[in-house]
Amino acid sequence: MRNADAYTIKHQSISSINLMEKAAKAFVKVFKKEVSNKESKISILCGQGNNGGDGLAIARLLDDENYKNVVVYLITFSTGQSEDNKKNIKRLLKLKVPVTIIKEAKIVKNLQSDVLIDAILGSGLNKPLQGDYATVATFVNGLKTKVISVDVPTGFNSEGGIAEKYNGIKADLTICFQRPKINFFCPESVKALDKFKVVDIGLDENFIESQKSEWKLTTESEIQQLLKPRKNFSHKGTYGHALLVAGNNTTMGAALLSASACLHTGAGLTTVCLPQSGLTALNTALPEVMALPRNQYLAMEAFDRFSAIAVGPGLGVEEENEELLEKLVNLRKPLVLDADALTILSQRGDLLYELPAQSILTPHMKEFDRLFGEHKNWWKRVETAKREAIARDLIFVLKNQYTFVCLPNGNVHINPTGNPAMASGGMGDVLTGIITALVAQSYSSADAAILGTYLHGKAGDELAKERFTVSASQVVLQIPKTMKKLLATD
Ligand SMILES: NC(=O)C1=CN([C@@H]2O[C@H](COP(=O)(O)OP(=O)(O)OC[C@H]3O[C@@H](n4cnc5c(N)ncnc54)[C@H](O)[C@@H]3O)[C@@H](O)[C@H]2O)[C@@H](O)CC1
Ligand SMILES: Nc1ncnc2c1ncn2[C@@H]1O[C@H](COP(=O)(O)OP(=O)(O)O)[C@@H](O)[C@H]1O
Repeated sequence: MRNADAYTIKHQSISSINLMEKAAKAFVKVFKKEVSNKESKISILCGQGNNGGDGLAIARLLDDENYKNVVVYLITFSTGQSEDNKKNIKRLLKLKVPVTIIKEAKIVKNLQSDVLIDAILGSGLNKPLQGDYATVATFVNGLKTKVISVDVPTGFNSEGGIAEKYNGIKADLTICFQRPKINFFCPESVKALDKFKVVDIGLDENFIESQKSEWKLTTESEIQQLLKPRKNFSHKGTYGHALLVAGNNTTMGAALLSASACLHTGAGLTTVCLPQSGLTALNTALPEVMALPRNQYLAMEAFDRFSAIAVGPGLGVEEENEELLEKLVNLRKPLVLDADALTILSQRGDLLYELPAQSILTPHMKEFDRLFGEHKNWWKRVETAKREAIARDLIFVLKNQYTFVCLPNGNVHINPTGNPAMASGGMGDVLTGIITALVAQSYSSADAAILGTYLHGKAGDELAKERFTVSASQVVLQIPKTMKKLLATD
């Protein structure tokens, strides 16, 4: 972002001070919606760098907007002040906005305000908070005030893992410039922010896009380009035959959910390889889906007719399932591996390292750590997934609110869709069914993982607009509508 900053200043003949002004304006535009009462008591804490400079410009713009009770506090614990910070101080001092210099942290402890704007330290943070900075953060967190941070909460690392003992400011909202910080997508970010909004400050988008980065935030337009419409004169044979090896006596629902998701995502044919005990349930619940009973001997050739094979949802970890998994691995065709298949793999390192290239693994955090050992934080977990994806030509769908899809080319696609209303059992089984249907329809493994994860979360988002909770079965039924809408707006 710093490079984008410099590039924009050079190539768009915009000065850094004007860029700061644009950033402040973009912040204020969102702020006005969040805090519409012009009588609100607003304290702005400004540091000595450009983040502080933004805060000073924001103070001036809020005064312009007739916010009547804006007070600025200048934190001056360090030596030095950025040039644009100095310029904005001069501009601000021409107005009647009160400015107080803070030399000691304790003044912050008793700040009385409705809203506090945190512009102390931004993306220039280069070490954990110490001394007075850390004390200010503790005091701010102790105030019963709504906190809105500029670009990033003070003390929050933009990239590279969030400290176990985070000691920075906890913001209710962070209004972030141009691009979200990667660490916002790690679950540990809840220590630092409740939510974030990204605002466009006019940095050169072409330049940003041209920069090499392994991090890709999936966008709706990319998904629309990936999604293939149904073809004229097509028939069930056109869209592949998916097999789901899933279900056990007490977990047959997992097989039904993933099969239903597969069917609704458009696989031409769907078969479930399940125990005899599940046949009645399958035939009753999903008459469109075929069965391959697991009680009979299954020769390798029994799997030849399938264009995509998933294994794991509700499978069970019994010896016969381990043998079946081994057989599937030996087919040497890419697999989709979830749930119990991952648990078996965590005890069978030999099989894990023999997985066919381009297989897709869909672990949640615990499943991932069972495979590769405990990780201290999500950053480290994603690092491992990236490394393993590259080394073994595998695709990892590391599931969470923001799912990280790690590809063999080293790229990590962050999925922006999905919401906490979806946090209930069976949701992962549905994701497996969706991804398998896409592989069956000849999407590459990478595209199936990216597209499937997006569709799954998007369907959940659409449902959550009018529901407190969203069940896995509801997501299944929503999927065809979500797909249709995405194509319609193309
Ligand atoms: N392209 C962009 O992203 C733009 C960024 N702007 C703002 O500029 C900010 C970055 O500004 P700066 O690079 O001046 O950095 P900051 O304002 O974040 O920090 C400035 C100073 O803090 C010191 N510092 C770092 N870590 C510290 C710590 N733990 N304790 C004490 N001091 C510490 C640094 O040595 C530096 O001198 C962004 O967060 C954003 O608010 C905007 O003004 C305009 C455009
Ligand atoms: N808070 C959340 N926000 C977005 N998606 C969520 C959230 N909680 C769960 N999910 C999604 O639900 C799925 C849960 O998968 P998993 O834990 O394997 O469920 P199960 O084993 O019950 O089927 C994942 O795709 C995950 O991304």
